[in-house]
Amino acid sequence: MPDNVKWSEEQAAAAERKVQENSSQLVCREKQVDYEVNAHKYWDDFYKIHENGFFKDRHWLFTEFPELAPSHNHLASLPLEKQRSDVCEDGPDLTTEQHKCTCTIGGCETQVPPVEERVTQELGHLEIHADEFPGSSASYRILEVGCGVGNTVFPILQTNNNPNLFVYCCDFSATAVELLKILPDPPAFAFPKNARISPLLVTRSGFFWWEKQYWHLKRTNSEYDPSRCFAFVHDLCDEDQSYPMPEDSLDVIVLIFVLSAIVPDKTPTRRMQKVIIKLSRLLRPGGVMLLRDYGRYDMAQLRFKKGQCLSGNFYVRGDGTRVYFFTQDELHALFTAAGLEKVQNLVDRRLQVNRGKQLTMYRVWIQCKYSKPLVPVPHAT
Ligand SMILES: C[S@@+](CC[C@H](N)C(=O)[O-])C[C@H]1O[C@@H](n2cnc3c(N)ncnc32)[C@H](O)[C@@H]1O
Repeated sequence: MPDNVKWSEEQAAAAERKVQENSSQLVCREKQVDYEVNAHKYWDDFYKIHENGFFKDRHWLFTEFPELAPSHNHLASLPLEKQRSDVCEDGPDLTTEQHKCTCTIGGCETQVPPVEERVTQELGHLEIHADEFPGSSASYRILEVGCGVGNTVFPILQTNNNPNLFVYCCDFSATAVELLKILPDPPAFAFPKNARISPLLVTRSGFFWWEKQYWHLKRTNSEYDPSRCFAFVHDLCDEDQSYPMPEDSLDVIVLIFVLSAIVPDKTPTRRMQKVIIKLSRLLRPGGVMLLRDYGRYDMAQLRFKKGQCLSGNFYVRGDGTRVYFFTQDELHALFTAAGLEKVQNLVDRRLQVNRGKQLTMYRVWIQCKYSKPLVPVPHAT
């Protein structure tokens, strides 16, 4: 798969025509409000269906963002070709078709409080003091926002063996955060042999449902080590919610395919801008924000059908989750308005060939690194 392919003028014009066509009919106002108000519920449903099986672990992170692996020497032993091919395969392909499934989870009764309640209960006990907060004794702190089920966090914890590292991660999907903390794949047919099972439950789906509950209750993810990691439910757009660490305390903030899920900044709410400003306050001077996200005319954008467009370059997938497609300039404006300085802002364009359908399409991702200046510059509030 060739990297960073250049587009001819005709290709760019053809992509523009497709976007004009699929944007010619917008989703009605009522549905737009529903997608906004219930955004976390649509992502909850997504994770109930896919659990940890959708996004691949992003091991390419360390070649693109060495800040995540201060001791990343082992990568030097990998052939360069292998390092690059990992990058090709790992971008999420959130196509409409893949997101069109419906939720089939049954509403069975259980003694365990709902996921959201449990995670909130845990957070409720937290009081944040300037020198006593989760990870306060660490000397290198990374926060991933919109972490999903941990496909970025776990590679960081596995790869970065710095004993002074602490990783925070959050998502507004309580289901995702809960999945991140448990082992999501129970071994097949692992229900204990001596368990008493009511004949009423021995229907095929009943058996599997109970087996799953058993493992969810009994097991925690051994990779989720609370001495190195803290996961919490947090809506980036909720201006009243605070983060469990003080300002100027983080070395790195990671945003992987998450900003694109937020209402674009052209709207009066200026959601994205507020998110970046709030996050930038958490960075210590010299700290960096790392982003990889969808770029304008990515194949996922061109595949949308008429009637799925919410506003310019912002779409809703078949499962109710939303996605925006950025330009480099838009991201630059967001970061610099938050007082950050550009270290990197690049487009990664890759050709994808579907030989069966004789189709060539392009993945377009944008990758950014912006740092907080050592001497603060005034910025928007
Ligand atoms: C495309 S997924 C990427 C997940 C993860 N970063 C990864 O690379 O596997 C987008 C994630 O952003 C989360 N998300 C979307 N809007 C959010 C918000 N306002 N606050 C917190 N998380 C959000 C979703 O729940 C979802 O887990």
